[in-house]
Amino acid sequence: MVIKFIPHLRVLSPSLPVTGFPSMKPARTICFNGSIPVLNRVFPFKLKFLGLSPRFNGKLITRSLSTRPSRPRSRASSEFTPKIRGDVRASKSLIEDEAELSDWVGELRTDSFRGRLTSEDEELDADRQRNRVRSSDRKGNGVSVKWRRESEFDNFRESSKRETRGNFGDSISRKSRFSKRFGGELEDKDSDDDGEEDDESYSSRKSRGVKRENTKMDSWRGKRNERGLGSGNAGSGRRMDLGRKSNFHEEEDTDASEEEKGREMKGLENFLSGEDSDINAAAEDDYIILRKKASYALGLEKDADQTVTPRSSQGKSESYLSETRFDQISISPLSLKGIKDAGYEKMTVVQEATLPVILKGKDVLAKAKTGTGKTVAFLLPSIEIVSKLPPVDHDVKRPPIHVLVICPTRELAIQAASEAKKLLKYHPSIGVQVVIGGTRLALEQKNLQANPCQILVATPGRLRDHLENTAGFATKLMGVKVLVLDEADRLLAMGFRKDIERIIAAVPKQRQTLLFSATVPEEVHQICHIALRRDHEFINTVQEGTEDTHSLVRQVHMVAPLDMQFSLLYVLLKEHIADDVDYKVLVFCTTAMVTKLVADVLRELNLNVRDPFKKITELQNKGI
Ligand SMILES: Nc1ncnc2c1ncn2[C@@H]1O[C@H](COP(=O)(O)OP(=O)(O)OP(=O)(O)O)[C@@H](O)[C@H]1O
Repeated sequence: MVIKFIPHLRVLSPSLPVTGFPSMKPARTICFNGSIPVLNRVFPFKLKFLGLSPRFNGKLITRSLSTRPSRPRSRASSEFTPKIRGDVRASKSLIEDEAELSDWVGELRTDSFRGRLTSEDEELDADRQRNRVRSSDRKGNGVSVKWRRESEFDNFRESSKRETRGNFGDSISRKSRFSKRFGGELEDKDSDDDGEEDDESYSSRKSRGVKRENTKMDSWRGKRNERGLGSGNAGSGRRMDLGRKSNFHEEEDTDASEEEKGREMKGLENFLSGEDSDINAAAEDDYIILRKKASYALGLEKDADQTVTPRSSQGKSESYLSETRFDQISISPLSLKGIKDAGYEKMTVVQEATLPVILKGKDVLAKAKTGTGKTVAFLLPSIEIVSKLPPVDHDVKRPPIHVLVICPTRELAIQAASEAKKLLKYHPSIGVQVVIGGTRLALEQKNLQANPCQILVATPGRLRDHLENTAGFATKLMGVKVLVLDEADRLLAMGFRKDIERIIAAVPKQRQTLLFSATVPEEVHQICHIALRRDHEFINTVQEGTEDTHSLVRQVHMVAPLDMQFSLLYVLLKEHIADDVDYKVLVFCTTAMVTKLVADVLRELNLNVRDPFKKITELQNKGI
C-alpha cells in the first residue's frame, strides 16, 4: 500500500511573477497572453474590456486593474501609458498595488456588483444603464475618462492580439475570431495609404457607430454619473471626446502612424459597436486554452504534446515504508498498542534504520528527507527509554525532564508533541509538554509547575528563556537522558546556533543525543562535534542523486503577468476543486494586505476560504 506522508499540496503564488524555489524543477512554464473571461462574468464592469498582458512596440506592458478615475496621477504613470513591464514593477510600490486592489475590492463589495453572475443579469443591467443615461446624454454630458480608457484598452487588446500571436504556440496561432476579423481589416488598411480614404472610412464607420456608441458610452457615463465623477464638458459631444482620445495618443505616442490611428479607430469602433460577443468568444477560447494549460500543469489531464514529469524522479516507489513491521522489533507492548492505534503497521525506511541503533543506546546522526517519519523515529525509542526508568516520585520538588526535543519552529514542536501524545496513549505515567515562542511565558511556567512532564518539546529561543527565567528549570534539565535536535539543518539555518550551544551546555554530558536532518552541511557537522559522542552512527537514508524535495510533492511553476495573476489563480483553484472535493490549498501572497484582499475576492467568488487573520486573532484571544 502506498502511503502519502504529505498531503498532495500545491503551492501557488499569485503575486510573484517568478515563483521559484531552489529545489523546484521548472517542469513546465505557462505564459499566457490572452484575456480571461472568468472574472468578466463575475465582475462585468470591472474587467470586461481589460485585455491582459498586451504588448506595445514588441515590449510587454502592464495595466492596472484599478478603474478609479478620481486618483490623481501624473501622466507618466497614467494607466493608459504603455509601460515596460520591468519599469512598472520597479516604480510601483506594493503599497500602491495594495491601495488599488483595495479600491477594486471595495467596489466589488458594493451592491451594484452583486448578483450579476449571469448573462441575463448583465443584459438587464446594461439595459438599465442605457435607459438611465440616454437622458443624461441629451443634456450633453461629455464622455467619461472611463470611456476613453476602455477604448484604449480595446486598442491595446488589438495590438496585443496581433503582436503576441505566435508566442503561445499552437494555441495562439489559432486566431481568435476577433483578431481574425480585425487583422483582416488591418491588412486592407496597410495596403491603402490614402489619408482621405482613411478619413472617409473613419467617418462612415463613425456614422455607423454613433448609435452603438451612445449605447456603450451611455452605459459608462451612467456608471460614472452614478458615482458622481463629473460630466466633462457640457455640450462638447462625441466629436470632442474623440478628439480628446486622438490627442491623448498624440501625447502618449508621437510615433503613432496613420496606420496605428486607423487601427485605433477600428478598435474604437469595435468597442463602440457593442459587438463584444466576438470579444467574449475570443476570450472564451482563450479561457479554454488557459484551463487546459492549468489542467496539464496540475496533472489533472495529460498533455498530448508534453510528457508529464514523473513524480518520483527516478521512477522508484513513492512509498517510504519498509517491509519491517513494528512488532518485529523489541518495543514494549504499551508502545506497540499506541502505534497500532495511530494506524502504523510497517516502519518507514528511516525508522527501520535508526530504531535498533537508538535502542542500543548509541548517538545517531540521521539524514532523512522531510515527511519520511523522522518524528516517530526519535520519539518511539525515547519513550521506550523513559518507560524503563524508575517512575518519578510525586513528592520531588522539581521532577526531571528525561527527553528534550528541540524543533526549529513552533509548528514542528506542536506536531512532535501531538505525535508523542498518540504514542503515549497507553503510557499514562509519561507526560509530554511543549514550550514555544509567541505564547505567554508565565502560562508555560504555570503549566510546567502543575503538570510535570518527562518529555519536553521546545523551540530553542523559548527554551533558553525558561533556562534564564524559570525557577528550577535548569535543575529539571539536569535529568535529561535523551537530547533530540530535530531538523538540525534548519535550526542552524535559522540562526539558533548560540541557543543550541547554550542548551547543550545545560544538559548532562552523560546522555544520548539524536540529531535528525534533511541535509548535512558543514554547520551540521560542526554541531555534531559538540553534541554527539565520537562513536555516533551516521545513518543516511537519502540516496545520492535524489532530489531534496519529497517525491510526492508535485511542483510546477507558471509565469504570468501581474495583471492576470488573480485570474490565473482563480482558474487553477477552480480546476483543482473540481478535481478534488477535499481540497486544501495554501496561497502565499506578498504581504498581509494582499493576502487579505485575495482572500476577500476569492470569498466573493464563493470559494471556501479560511481567513488567515481570524485564526491568529483567535489564538491571541486565547492567550496562546
Ligand atoms: N510507520 C509509519 N507508517 C505510516 N505512517 C507513518 C509512519 N511513521 C510516520 N507516519 C506518518 O507520516 C507522516 C509524516 O511523518 P513525520 O511528520 O514524522 O515525518 P518527518 O520526517 O518528521 O517530517 P517533518 O520533517 O515534516 O517533521 C505523519 O503523518 C506520520 O503520522
